[in-house]
Amino acid sequence: MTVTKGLEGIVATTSSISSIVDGVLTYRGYDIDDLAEHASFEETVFLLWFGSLPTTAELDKLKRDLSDFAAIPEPVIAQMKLYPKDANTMAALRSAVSSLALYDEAADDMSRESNEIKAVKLQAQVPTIVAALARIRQGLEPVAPLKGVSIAENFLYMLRGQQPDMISVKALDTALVLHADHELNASTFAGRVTVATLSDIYSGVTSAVGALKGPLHGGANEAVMKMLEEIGTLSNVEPYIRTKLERREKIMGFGHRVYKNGDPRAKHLMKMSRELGIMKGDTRLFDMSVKVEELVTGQKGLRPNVDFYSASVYTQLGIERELFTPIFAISRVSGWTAHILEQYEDNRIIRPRAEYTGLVEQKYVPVDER
Ligand SMILES: CC(=O)SCCNC(=O)CCNC(=O)[C@H](O)C(C)(C)COP(=O)(O)OP(=O)(O)OC[C@H]1O[C@@H](n2cnc3c(N)ncnc32)[C@H](O)[C@@H]1OP(=O)(O)O
Ligand SMILES: O=C([O-])CC(=O)C(=O)O
Repeated sequence: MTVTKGLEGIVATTSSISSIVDGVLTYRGYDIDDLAEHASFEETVFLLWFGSLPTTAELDKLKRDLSDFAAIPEPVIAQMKLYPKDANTMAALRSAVSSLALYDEAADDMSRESNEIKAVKLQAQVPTIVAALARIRQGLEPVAPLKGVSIAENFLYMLRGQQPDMISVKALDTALVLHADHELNASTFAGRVTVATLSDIYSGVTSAVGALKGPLHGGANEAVMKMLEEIGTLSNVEPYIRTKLERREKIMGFGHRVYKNGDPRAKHLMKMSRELGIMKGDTRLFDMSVKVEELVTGQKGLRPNVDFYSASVYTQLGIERELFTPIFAISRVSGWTAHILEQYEDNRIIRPRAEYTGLVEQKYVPVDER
C-alpha cells in the first residue's frame, strides 16, 4: 500500500465547480480576480450552484428566495438562547445548523428540487444564525432579517440592529465572494464524505462547519487576529515573529496545501485592509500585518493565505474576533452546498483504506487474568 498522509496530491473526485491551476483560482471558469472586482456574493452563489452567471430575472428570484427563507425557526432561536454565553461560536453554529434539520419536514427528501431549496435555506439562514448568536451572547435579542437587501447588508444589519454603511457592506460582500469555494478543501471534503453515504444536506453542512472550525483551516483567521492582538505594536512584530520561528511554531495565516507561490485572494484582502485603515485614519493593524508578511515570507518563504488579511479587514469593520470563522461559514456554505448537490448527482460512497500499523496475533485473555 502507498500511504499519502493528509491525502496530499490525491485526486479524489471530478468537479466542475472551482479549480486551482498554476495558482489561478476560478469558479466555474471565471477568474477569482474578475469576480472579486465585479460580482456580488449573490451572483457568485448562483454561479456556484447552477454553473453560469444569472440573468437579471434569475438573480432577482434568487435574492427574493434568500430573503424569504432568511428567518430561522423560533425553536432554533429558543435553543440558541440556552447555549452557554461563552461557547465557541463555531461550536454553537454547528449545533444550530444541525438543529435546522429538525424543523424542515423535507430534510430527508433526496430529490434534486428539494435539495436545491434546502441549499437556498441554508445559505439564507446561516447568516441569520451567526448574527443571532452574536447578539444572544451579548445579552441582546436577535434582530429579524430585512426583506430585499443583500446577505452582506442583512448580516451587518442583524448584527448591529442598525443600517450599516455601504462601504462596510461592499467590503464584506467582496470578502464573501473571495471565500465562497475552494475545490476539495477539508470542510468541503468532509461535507462530501458525509453526503456520499446518502445522508441529508444538513448533515453534510454540519460536518463541514465542524471541519472549518479548526485552526489549520477556517479557524486560522481568528488565530491571526489573536496573534496581532498579542503582538500589539509595530515594533514588537520582529521580536515576536523571530521567537515563534526559532521555536518552530506555526505562524497562522501562512502556508497552504495547494498554493506554494501565493494565494490569489490574499492581495484583494490586503488591499481592503489598507483602504479600511486609511479610511479610519489608523493603519496600525495593516502596518503590523505587512511587517509580519515581510518577515515570514523573507525567512520561511511562506506566503499569506486567505485567512491572513481577512483578520484585519473584519476587525476594521468593527466585527469581533469570535465571528471571523462563522463569517467564513456564511460564505463557504455556498460552496459546500454546490459540492453536495454535485456529489448527489454522481454519487459513490467515499471510503479509502488505512495501512494497519498496530499489534498482530493477539490472543484474548480473560479479564481476571490480565
Ligand atoms: C482557508 C484555509 O484553510 S487556508 C489555511 C489556513 N491555515 C493556516 O493558516 C494555518 C497555518 N498553516 C498551516 O498549518 C499549513 O500551511 C497548512 C495546514 C495550511 C497546510 O499544511 P500542509 O500542506 O500539510 O503543509 P505542511 O504543514 O507540510 O508545511 C510544509 C512545511 O512548511 C512549514 N509550515 C507550513 N505552514 C507554516 C506556517 N504557517 N508557519 C510556519 N511553518 C509552516 C511546515 O512546518 C513544514 O515544514 P517542515 O517541512 O520543516 O516540517
Ligand atoms: O483549500 C484549502 O485547503 C483551504 C481552503 O479552504 C481555502 O484556502 O479556501
